Order: sequence, then structure tokens, then C-alpha cells
Amino acid sequence: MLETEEISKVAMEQPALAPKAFIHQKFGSKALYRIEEIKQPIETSCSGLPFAQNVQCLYICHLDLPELSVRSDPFPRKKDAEHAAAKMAIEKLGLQSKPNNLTPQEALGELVGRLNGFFTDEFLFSIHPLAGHIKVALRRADDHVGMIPISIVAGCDVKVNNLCKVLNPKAASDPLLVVSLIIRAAQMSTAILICNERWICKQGSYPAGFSQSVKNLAVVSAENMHVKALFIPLSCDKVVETLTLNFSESQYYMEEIARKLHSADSSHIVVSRTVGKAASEMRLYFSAPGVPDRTSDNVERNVNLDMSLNERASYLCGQNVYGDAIMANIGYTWKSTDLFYEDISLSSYYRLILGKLPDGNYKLSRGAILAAELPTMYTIRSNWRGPTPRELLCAFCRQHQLAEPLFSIKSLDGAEIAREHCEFKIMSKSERPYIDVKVNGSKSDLHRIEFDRATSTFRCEVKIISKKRFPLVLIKCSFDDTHRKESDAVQSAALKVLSWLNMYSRQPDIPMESLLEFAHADNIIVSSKDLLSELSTCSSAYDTKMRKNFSLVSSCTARHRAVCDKGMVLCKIDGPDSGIFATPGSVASISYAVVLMKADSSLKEVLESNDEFEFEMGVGAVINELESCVSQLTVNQSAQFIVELPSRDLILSAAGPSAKFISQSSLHDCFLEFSVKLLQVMDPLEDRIEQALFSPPLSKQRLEFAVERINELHATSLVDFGCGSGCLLDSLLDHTTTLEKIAGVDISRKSLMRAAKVLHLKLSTTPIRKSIRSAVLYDGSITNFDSRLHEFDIATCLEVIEHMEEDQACLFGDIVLSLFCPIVLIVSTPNYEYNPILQRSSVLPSREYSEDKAASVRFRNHDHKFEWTREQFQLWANNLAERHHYSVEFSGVGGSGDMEPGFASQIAVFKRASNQLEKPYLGTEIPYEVIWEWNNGSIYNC
Ligand SMILES: C[S@@+](CC[C@H](N)C(=O)[O-])C[C@H]1O[C@@H](n2cnc3c(N)ncnc32)[C@H](O)[C@@H]1O
Ligand SMILES: [Mg+2]
Repeated sequence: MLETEEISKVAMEQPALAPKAFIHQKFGSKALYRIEEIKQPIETSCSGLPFAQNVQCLYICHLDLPELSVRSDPFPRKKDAEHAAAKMAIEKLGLQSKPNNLTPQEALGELVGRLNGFFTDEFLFSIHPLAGHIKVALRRADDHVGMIPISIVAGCDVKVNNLCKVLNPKAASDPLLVVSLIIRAAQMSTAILICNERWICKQGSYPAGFSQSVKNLAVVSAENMHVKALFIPLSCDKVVETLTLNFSESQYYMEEIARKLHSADSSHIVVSRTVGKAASEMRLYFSAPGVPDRTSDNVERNVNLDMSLNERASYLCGQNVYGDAIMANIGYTWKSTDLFYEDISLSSYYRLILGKLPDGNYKLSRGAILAAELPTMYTIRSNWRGPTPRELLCAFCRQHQLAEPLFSIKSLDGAEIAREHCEFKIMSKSERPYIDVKVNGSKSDLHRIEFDRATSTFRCEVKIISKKRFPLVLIKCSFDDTHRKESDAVQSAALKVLSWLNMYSRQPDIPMESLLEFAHADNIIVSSKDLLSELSTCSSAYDTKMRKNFSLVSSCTARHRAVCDKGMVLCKIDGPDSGIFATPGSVASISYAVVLMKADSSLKEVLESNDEFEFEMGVGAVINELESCVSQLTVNQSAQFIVELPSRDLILSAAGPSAKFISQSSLHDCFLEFSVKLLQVMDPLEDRIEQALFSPPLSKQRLEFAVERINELHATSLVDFGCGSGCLLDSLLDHTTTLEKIAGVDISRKSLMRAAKVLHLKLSTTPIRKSIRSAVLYDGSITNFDSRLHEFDIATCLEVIEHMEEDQACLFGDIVLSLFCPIVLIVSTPNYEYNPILQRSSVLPSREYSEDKAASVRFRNHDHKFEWTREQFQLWANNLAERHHYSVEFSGVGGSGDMEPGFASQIAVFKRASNQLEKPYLGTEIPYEVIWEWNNGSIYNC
């Protein structure tokens, strides 16, 4: 169980939102402010002013919201007019989250007053949704003239609901309780009459002739309307279906809903609050189970009621819905007295459910339900697409009636980092703080990393507190984010919590212990029992019933199998190779279409398509198969691949108008076919910097540096450690060198595939240097020794070590010089001291660096695990060289070695002291896997 006291203070101190900010939060760009300027005469012009001031300029603000328009009083300042309009709108819509600090007694008084207001003569001429209901009721020909169902009062007026919540907090989730509270309040009023505990109306009649004038008002405009709605059966085993509500001009629409729900009349119908968007009139309707006396604690009845809780419908609206339910988008609005109605498709229902899942809002707002996935990592703002993790987490909490997440940031300086992370430390004022890393696990062999005191790490803590049992902490996550902006730390932390919640929602039957283990690994503390009870209403949507897969395409033929054993997708690629491809950290722009297909071609429905869709590579922002396919394409190439069907609800969410047809079709033997085209690639930030600021780009300068060393040495064999997509090896083939044998090693299979493609093309088509006799690409980690690469003339390791954990980089150093034993080893890595120049530069294509000038110096790439100063690099290299009898010289590219702060990219060239190895290596260790091999023109391809 987590501590609670400290939280209450923080949460209490949260400032209330200003009216404009509140409107913005609720309606976003749908809130339209228009300022009208009016001139008003001033009665007495002020003496002493040089010109007589006869008129004064005033401003009126018109605020248009989807469901309401208001007009402020005139104000001398535009700002005040806007403020007043926003305040009016909030009051009219009853949006204030809680009437300020009312006692239950005061709330009851206000409730009686509010109800009285609805049954005055003037109210009928106001534009309030309830006025429409009363006007139709006055046209009734039966005994219930002028009477409206009690539940519609709460359904149409948020303020009534809010007052009921003060009377009993359980009213927030229980519309039956709200009905009981309204009855109680109405009984205290002499102006209101309650009939059969179901109807409510004015006590006494409206003035003579009044009813006639009301009848003349247009209430229901069209004749014989047909509105598509949804039927959500009580039993989760029965599917949700569409149904048509038929209205005629003379009929009250609630009566048609009652008829469809097999209820005697509209007074038996209970209405939920609106579902979905702010402007929506979408609600759930159900038959009131028995006499709705919920104010007394009748346990027996509650038990029975629980049995008939419609889980799916309750989850959608966040209120208890009993029995079969109808979801319809219909009602009177604040804008007009006419009945508003809109069809609801089956797909909208599944989208609503999807929107409540932690990753659902991301998929929906990206318009990519089948293609997008919630990314696993937040790298930099400029690479993120769609709502930010923080926005997504806030939306999730709001939807699940959890309190808004609290984020608190703490900045740790270098000294604090060292203090928190290591056992060995010196912290005198004159010395820089440092961490000692053990090399080869030995305490005597320590590698020292020093911190700049100004280097910041941000620790972001996220807390989600229960609204119902305030201030109980349900989730707490503490997360360190090194060398980045505070806002990035917040986003990363929010994403972590979201990802954990996502795991829970995807596998509702996952044992709690495993869930907690995952949480623990991510530094997330969960008050499991309490969290589950808070989220219990979602259990049905998280239920396997809802997320059950269609039967998977077991009969999928070999031709159809998309994913091969190594996680690569087999895709049919069209178009010439343009040489521009997307690597991790870059942003790919693609167009794609997803078609639902049946193996015998009897079904072919386009489910989703996007003409331009951008996503960051390498962070899981799209489904695996799509990322794998895109990584094999070059710009302007297109490809097709197929995948097995995802869950039923996901297909139906994406299906749009065809959802009804699809839900009735057998999806046995169906699969999804993706057609993708790579339109454009935005390079990773590090590459963008290197290309924008250096000419030739640093990668080219590093290559030229290596070629010079190869020629100096007359090297005949070269291995590139961490060869990536083979840039160095490929470019070497364009130079005249003495090389005969080249090899590359990397752990990224995707990069190796690309390298193989490029090298294969060049070696087999261009009449290249005859000198090359063999080329091999290996899949393996450079921290493991493979005897096939023993004693090459030259080894390169360019911009790789900083992508490994620091201890692994140190291990690589030892392995390469003690076991691989090249004559020359070239290692390059960024010079951390050069970063301020890059960050200050105005030529940077990304806004990322220019955004926060005040922030600390950060790494060049989110994937860098460390970046060393010249001193740190030289300390590492000198110690390493000494341990393994190598000499070392320092150089670099970009900038100058003679001027502060040195080269942009620092290079160490290690040379073996003796030409002959003391002990030749005799063993055979071959942990690497050959990915591709070329020998004197004969090709061996894995
Ligand atoms: C920034 S890229 C550099 C690629 C290439 N050397 C160049 O200069 O273009 C870093 C590469 O190191 C690889 N890498 C990281 N850790 C590795 C390891 N332990 N073993 C092999 N390769 C590794 C990554 O997969 C990636 O391809
Ligand atoms: Mg790098």
C-alpha cells in the first residue's frame, strides 16, 4: 500500500482552471470566440482631456460551442469579454466539475430551485434541451400531458447531476440514484408534481392559451424519420446490433425507444449522460428495473440489480446501465428547439470502446487503427506524431474517472547522479563527481566516468490518485531521464505508465503477479487491489470476450505467411532502388492501404487507407510487420504483404460503414493485405546535424579518414565492427584500395539485410576493383569473439560504442585488442564537449535543439547511452592501449583538434606494438551467423 498524506496537499494545491482554459480543455478548437466592437456614448465627457471623449469603445464576445452559443455583456477590454463569455457558457452547460464547496443541505436547496426553474412558464421559451421535452409533452393527447420522464431531467442538465453528486457521490455512476434524489427534491417543492415516481411536471397548469402557443412552436420537424441506433444486449454473449428507430411527427421520440425496449412508456426509460465527444447527443437508454428507490440501502435489490448490470453499456457511459440498452444519438440541443438526430454505425460503437483503451486514442487520432501501435519509447518531440503521451494518459484517466495524473519533476545535477548510482565516489568541491565502472568485473580495473556538474538528469514522478477514495495513490512511477528536457522526462514517464496499462488491457487474464513484476521492472508501484476496483467497470471491455480473436488463419498457405522466423516480413517489392532508406531514429512517410481479404477472393474490403502517414522508425510506432516491410524499402518503392487478422473489435472499429456487413460475414480464412509505398524519409537527428553543419558530412569525413589509414598500411583485410547498413564497406568499394577481404558485423539484422542488398548490387554489377576477393556480413555482437575475424589488418568501429552501455563498450575494447588483435583499430565517437556548438546552431533542421536554450547540454541521439569528453575518451583509450600492448593516437573529424572544444567526432587509432602476435590464436570460435557472403563472384546467400 502506498503512502497517501503527502499527496493530499499537492492535489489540493492544483489551481482551478480559468474559464477560458476550461473551455479550451473541453472543446479545443471547436470553441469559437468572436469579438464585436460597439461604440457607446459617454454621458459626461471628462474635463481636462485635450479632446472631448464622446464615445467609448466596448467589446462583446460571442462564444460558439458545438452545443451552445452565448453573448457576453459589453466590456472595455476584449479579454474581459472573452472571460465573461467563457464563464457564462460554463454556467449554462453546468460544466463546473463540482458546485463549489456546497454542503449537502445547500445542494438540496439549489436542486429544488433548479427543478423549479424548469417548470416555470418562461422556461419553455428558453433554449434548454429540456424545454423541447416539455413542449412535446404539452402536445400529448393522453393522461400525461405536460409530463416528462424524471430521468430525462438529469440526462439533459449537468448541473442537476452535479448537485446530486454533492448529495450522494455515488450518483456520479448511478442514474437510478439520481432519479431518486430528484424525486426527493421535487417532493420538497410546491411548484412540481411527481406522478407514479416516474413522471415529473409543473404543479398546476400553464396559463390559458399558453399550451396552444407552445403547440404552434415547431418541435418535431420532419415526418417519419428513421434513425440508426445500436442495441447492446445485457448478455455479453450476444453481439451488438444496429436497429432503426422510427419516429413520426406526432410521437415523442422517447416513446419509440420505450417500445423498442419493450417498456410500457417513456417514463420507464432511464437516460445516461452523453457518451463520446463534448458535442454529442449520444446516450444510452434502458428500462428502469422496478421502483427506483435507491436512496435506501436495499441490499437485496442491489444484488439483483448487479446481476442485470449491462457491462458493455456501463463501461461506455461510465454509469450503471441495467438490462438491454439502446445507444442513440438523438435529442434537443442548446442551439435549437428542433430535434437533433444522427445515425450511429456499428463501427462507432467499437471506436468508442477502442478510445477507452490506453492505446486506443493514439490509434484513433492517428487515423491508423490497424497500422499504428502505441510507441514503446518517447525519443524527441520532433519525431513524435499524434497526441503526446501526457495527453493520452490524461484522457485515459478522465475516461476512467481517475484523477488527473500528477507530474513532479526533480532536477539532479552531476553530483547527485554520482551519489545515487555508484558505490565509489569523491565529492570534494574541487573535484568533478564521477562513477567508477568495473572493467572485466575486477575492482582493481576501474574505468572512471566524470560528470560535468552542470549535467542534468531529470527525475519525473507520476502519480495517479483515486478520485473516489482521494487521496489514495493507485499508481506511482519514478523515472530518470538523462540529459534531456524536463518536458521529455514528463512524456517518457507518462508513456511508461500508459504502456503498463496497455499491457493490462491487452491481456486481461494476465496473473496479477506477472503484471506487478513488469511494473516493478519499470519502477512503477501499483496499488493493485485498489486500481482494479477503480477500473472494475472496464473489466467487461477488457474482457477476453471483447478482445477475442477471430479464428486465426490456420489454413494460411506458405504463400500467405507474412512473418518469417527472424521477424522479417516477406514482402513483394516493386520499383527501382533509390538508395534512400529509413533507419532507426528516422521518420518515415508512407502511404498505405489495408484490405480485408478472403483466401478464395470472395471478400475484399478496404478497411483503412492513408495517403500520407509519418512515423518514427525503431520505436514500435506501427505494427511489427509494417515496420519490417518499410525497413526493406527505399524511397518510391512499394510493397505488399499480408498479416493474420487482429482482434475482432479492432477490425470492426476500422471497418466504417462496412462494419455491419463484416460482422455478419464469416471471417474464416481471412487475412489483411497491406500495400505500402515509402514516400519520404527524414534522417535521424544526429545525421541531420552532421549533414547540415559539416561539408562534406561527418560520415564522409570519417570514411576518408579510414581510407587514408588503409592506404598508409597497405591493408588487405578490413572488418567493420557495427557496420550498420554497410555505408563504410559500400563506400570503400568506390575507392582504390589494397583491400582483398572485407567483413562487417552488426547485431541489427535489418541493417545487415540492407547492407547485403547494397553490397550485392555493387559487387555484382559494377566493374569494381579486382582486388576484392571476398566480402562477408555477420550477425553477432562485437562483445563476442569470432575467430574468423582474428588478426585482420585493420578494424574500424565508427560511431558504435556510444550506442552500447558503457561497460559493454569497455568490454568491446578489451575483446577487440586481446582477441581479434587487428594491426590497426580505428574507433570514433562523438565529442561531448562539441555539443553546445551543435545545439546553438541556427542551421539545424530540427526545432528540437533550438527549443530550449536554457536546458543542459544533451546527447546527439536518443539512442546514445553515453557521450564522452576528450578527457574521458583519452583516458579510456590510453588505459586500454596500455593493457593490450597497443599504441594510440588521437585525431578526429569536423572542426579542429587545435582549437577548443576539439573535433566534433573524436577518433582513436590503436596500433599493435608488434607485427607478430606473441601467441597465435589456435581455437575455433564461431558464434556469428553469416548473413551474406560474396567470393570471387560466386555468391553464397543465407
Ligand atoms: C550509429 S550506427 C553506426 C553504423 C556505422 N558504423 C556507420 O558509421 O554508419 C551504430 C551501429 O552499431 C550497432 N551495434 C550496437 N551495439 C552493437 C553490438 N553489441 N554488436 C554489434 N553491433 C552493434 C547498431 O546495430 C548500429 O548498426
Ligand atoms: Mg551515434
